[in-house]
Amino acid sequence: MLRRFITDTGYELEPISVAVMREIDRLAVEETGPNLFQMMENAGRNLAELTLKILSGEWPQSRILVLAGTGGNGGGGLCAGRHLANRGIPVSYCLTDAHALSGVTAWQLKLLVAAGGQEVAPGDPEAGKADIILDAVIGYSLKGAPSGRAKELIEWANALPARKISLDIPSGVDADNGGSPGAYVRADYTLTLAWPKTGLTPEKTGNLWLGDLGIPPSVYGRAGLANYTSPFNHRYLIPLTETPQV
Ligand SMILES: NC(=O)C1=CN([C@@H]2O[C@H](COP(=O)(O)OP(=O)(O)OC[C@H]3O[C@@H](n4cnc5c(N)ncnc54)[C@H](O)[C@@H]3O)[C@@H](O)[C@H]2O)[C@@H](O)CC1
Ligand SMILES: [K+]
Repeated sequence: MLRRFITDTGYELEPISVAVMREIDRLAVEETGPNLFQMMENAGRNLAELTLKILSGEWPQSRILVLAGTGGNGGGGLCAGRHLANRGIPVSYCLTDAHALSGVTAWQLKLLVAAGGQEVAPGDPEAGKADIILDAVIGYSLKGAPSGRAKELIEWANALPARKISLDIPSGVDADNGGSPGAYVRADYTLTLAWPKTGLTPEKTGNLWLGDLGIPPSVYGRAGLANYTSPFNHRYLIPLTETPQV
């Protein structure tokens, strides 16, 4: 069945596969820009802004826990954590593997540490009192059922009362088909990046938002998304709902 999303201004978006999303990212990173540093910064900045929007007036008294993997998804989560820590919000973070961070993700970690982010172990009782958990463990590069530390962090998050905001896709959910081969984060919100993917189903994403990564319109067309026009208008974050199935 043809699934479509619609913005609050009535703009309809047909979701794309991970392969098309990867090609959009590749063309941007390798040819037109934004490069990976810039895209990850845009992703994380959007995630920080959505977090502040969700917390609204309580943000100065809120505590944040960032769960980050070693890839691009992790980098976006660590970036969001830094923007929140910059505002004096206590931010703790837990990594799946501190020794395997990709270069850009390691750079975002350096920034979070410079802004006062505190590393915690999985299950840390203080960190468990967070008001918001940023789920940046796994994005669209999920390979099979989450295992090891990633699985541990997903299960820890699900056992905590904090509201969960997943970056791009709830960790453990397949961004193509929406399936979950194993553990996955029970997201209250999902901020998906650039364009919605076919694996985003409302029952797993919670409230769905779309964040702008600053990718030039021509890139979408070259990757196979015909007739692209920006859905963002004057904003960088827009809410998406699924159109009722006709
Ligand atoms: N690559 C790019 O050009 C961009 C990537 N972005 C973000 O990065 C994500 C894609 O980044 P990557 O391709 O680096 O990969 P991801 O960050 O999606 O996932 C890689 C991480 O997940 C872990 N992982 C995957 N399957 C696992 C399993 N079954 N059990 C345990 N761990 C598992 C890997 O060990 C690694 O830590 C996107 O979803 C998006 O959030 C965006 O910032 C835009 C730009
Ligand atoms: K995620």
